[in-house]
Amino acid sequence: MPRFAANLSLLFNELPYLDRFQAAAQAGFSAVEVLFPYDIAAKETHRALLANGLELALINAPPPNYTGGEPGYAAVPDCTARFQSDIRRVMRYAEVLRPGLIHVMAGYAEGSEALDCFVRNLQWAADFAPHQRFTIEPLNPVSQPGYFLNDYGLAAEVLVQVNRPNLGLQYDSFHAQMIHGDALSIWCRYRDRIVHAQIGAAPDRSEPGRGDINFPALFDAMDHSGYAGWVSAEYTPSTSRTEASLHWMRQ
Ligand SMILES: O=C(O)[C@@H](O)C(=O)CO
Ligand SMILES: [Mg+2]
Repeated sequence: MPRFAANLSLLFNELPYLDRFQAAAQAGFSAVEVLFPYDIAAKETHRALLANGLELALINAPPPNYTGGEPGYAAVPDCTARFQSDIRRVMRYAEVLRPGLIHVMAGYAEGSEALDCFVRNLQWAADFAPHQRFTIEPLNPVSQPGYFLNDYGLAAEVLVQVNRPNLGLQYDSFHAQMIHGDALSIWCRYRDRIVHAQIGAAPDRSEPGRGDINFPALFDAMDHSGYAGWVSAEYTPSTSRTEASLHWMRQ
């Protein structure tokens, strides 16, 4: 069975932010991820992790698009100064929080100029923090219209061009299913590049067990491929309390 983590930006959302850590630990998770931990001082999140014996699997680099900002600037030409200041900021948080991975978001852009910009910026980030591991994640165009990184083939091409050992692919079953229509085959096809996984049903992004994805087959494929990274539950529970949506983890 894969090692499951809880995404505290979507799970346990019925609780105040700092209370979600204890709820995740009590539900049996030993790792969590937080997309945008920038609303409070890093030491407060750190304290909540320590108090509950939780590992921090991943954070996103700012800015906080869940509160209405842009979803990153890495592929946006002419925004390199902003991109670099965001990476410096996330590294200040990372010094305290020690996340296993940092997800760098591409932003709204298109075309070859954006691709060149994305590659250059990712190389800069990977070289700026060579001991930190980074990821990129394709997001589907229904949820994120205009987002540059909207295809797994494109992500694989970017990774080849960036060519840095501390940059890998973040797989998300929800986005993979929405983009390519078959989350399982995308896992198998891009497995060698995947360093982090997230799971959610499609098309409604609720818990595994609903919708079009065969999760038992996906978990088997993860196990058989020797994947040892975290598989983070990143979905909007269909139940009012997150705990009631966790049956997929216990089966
Ligand atoms: O899938 C998602 O939406 C997230 O993993 C993310 O990082 C976008 O903010
Ligand atoms: Mg995701």
